[in-house]
Amino acid sequence: TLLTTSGSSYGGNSLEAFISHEGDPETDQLIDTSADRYLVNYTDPGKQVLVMFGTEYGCSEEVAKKLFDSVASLRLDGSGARLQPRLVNAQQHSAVDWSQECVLLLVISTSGDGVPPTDARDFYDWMLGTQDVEMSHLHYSVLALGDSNYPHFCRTGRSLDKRLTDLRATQLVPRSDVDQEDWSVIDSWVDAVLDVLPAVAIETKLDYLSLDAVSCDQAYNRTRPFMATMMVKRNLTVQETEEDKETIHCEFDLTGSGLTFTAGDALGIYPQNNPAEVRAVLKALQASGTEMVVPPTWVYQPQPAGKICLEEALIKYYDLKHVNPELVKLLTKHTSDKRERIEGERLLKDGLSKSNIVLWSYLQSNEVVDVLKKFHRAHPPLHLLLSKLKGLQPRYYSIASSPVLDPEKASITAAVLRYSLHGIPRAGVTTTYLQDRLQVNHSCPVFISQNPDFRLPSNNNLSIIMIGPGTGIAPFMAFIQERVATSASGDNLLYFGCQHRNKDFLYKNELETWAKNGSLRLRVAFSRDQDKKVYVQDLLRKDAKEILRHLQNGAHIYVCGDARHMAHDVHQALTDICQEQGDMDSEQARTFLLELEHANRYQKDVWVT
Ligand SMILES: Cc1cc2nc3c(=O)[nH]c(=O)nc-3n(C[C@H](O)[C@H](O)[C@H](O)COP(=O)(O)O)c2cc1C
Repeated sequence: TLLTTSGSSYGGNSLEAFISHEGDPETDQLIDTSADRYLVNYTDPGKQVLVMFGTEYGCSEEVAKKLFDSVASLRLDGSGARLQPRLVNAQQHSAVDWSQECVLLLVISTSGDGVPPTDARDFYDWMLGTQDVEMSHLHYSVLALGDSNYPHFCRTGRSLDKRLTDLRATQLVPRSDVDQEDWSVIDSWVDAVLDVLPAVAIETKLDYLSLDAVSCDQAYNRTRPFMATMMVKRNLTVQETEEDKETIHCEFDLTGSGLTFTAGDALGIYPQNNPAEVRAVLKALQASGTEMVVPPTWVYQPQPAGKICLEEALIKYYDLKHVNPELVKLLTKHTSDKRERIEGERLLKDGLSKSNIVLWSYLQSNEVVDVLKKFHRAHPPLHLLLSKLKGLQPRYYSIASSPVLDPEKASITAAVLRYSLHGIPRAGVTTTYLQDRLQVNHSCPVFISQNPDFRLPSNNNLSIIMIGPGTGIAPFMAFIQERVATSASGDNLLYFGCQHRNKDFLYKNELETWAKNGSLRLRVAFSRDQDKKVYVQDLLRKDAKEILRHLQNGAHIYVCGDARHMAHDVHQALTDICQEQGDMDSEQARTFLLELEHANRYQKDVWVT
């Protein structure tokens, strides 16, 4: 396996570094590890391979970069010649001349409610709409990233795969569908691609792709975040016991960034790990933290100019919560202790894939520090150990303020996560970073993540129905502010839910003020203030007549928050309302709601927690 796990290769500013492929000294080689090695213009004719990615949260890009490295280091039989991979974001698809391409390796995720990543939408629409593009000369394979908890699992990759076949392109290896970044599936697909690539008859030609056309613009974005100052931080909840919710409101200053956003968009935030947790990891590693290491490939800009100390690398770039199964494999291999080895072998007996329940239930209930402690007699070389850690990802928060009121301020609503594992208190990374460590007037890296499927109606006369319990309220704060500021004449109906009126009624004052002055019709379900639990869907059922009347009169309906339970229960309530109040049978109710969705009048911003 050339490409192993999240973080399997490592980069930095040195032009050349020695990358060791563990356990396979034959493949050791000198390759360029600088982060900008992905932007290449080959000056000599060669056999080109197009590696294209479409990503919302960065995972597909990470996979595509590793795939690029693996293709770059593949030796063609006998001659020792190399292939010439090029990495292109689907956003830049119009720079590609498809008649010139021989091989397409497409890595693409599914986002939102089964739609392509925002930047890949144009490519997707073009691909599915294109009538007259000749693809019969193209060899391709698709790696579809997704999460089977969502109803439209890997839909984008699946449709593109089918479309390419319909356009008579030849499948190199069958598409693989990746469930929640299962690296064993990713690795198998990459291995299969690498196996067949040398046998494909790729024409040798001069690279025509210009770097200007394929590199993304210079604006601030996920790979080049803006350092935004946190101007305000306040608690939205009252905590009397440890069980009580802790939710905060933060405001970031975007002045000078040139970043623009629309109500419905999200703010991406790069967090930092808790230094105390990093110290625990260093202790388990028997490291001081001053060891100098090469920063990983996924560092955001500006990149460190050379090596950085281990402590900084762990604070900024590595995920210490989610354990990569490759870490267990590495530690098992390097332990000097027989009991640790036997325990590792027990965990690994059925392989690394998600079907190994013993291993995955262990990984789900342990963090990096726990695994290091369990295998405390294992001392693999540090760079190998780091290569088996996952990258610390940015987190996304729906923006809770309207740019119409203030285009340079982005507010967010965050529920602070604290829990206990193996008797030790633990904490979520980003929310405790914001609450406990990032001080007001200090800054952190941010960017805007567009959400074009979650938008106010352009016609201000239309009513809107918003359903957002808990932190699902966030985008609706932006919506309501904007509707008030633009004197929208349509009704604004909000269904909010929380546990207790006096504890976690988020934005209580603002919402009640709007309700009092007639800007908002507010319905709140306090689930635990009485014996019988009440949720937003119960309030919807109570207002059945009014809900249906609004929907029949052109209202837009929005759901934000938990996808697994809440969005499902709300959908069921809406179906029942259509049947009971609208005199529809179940099929008619289903079609009615589906048509609302297709008309962009039933929009969801939901996530699986
Ligand atoms: C808000 C949200 C919506 C998602 N919707 C879907 C979906 O409809 N279908 C699916 O298969 N996966 C869905 N996913 C899972 C992503 O596709 C998966 O996390 C993937 O690894 C992300 O890859 P990326 O970082 O390249 O975008 C969703 C994830 C999020 C956070």
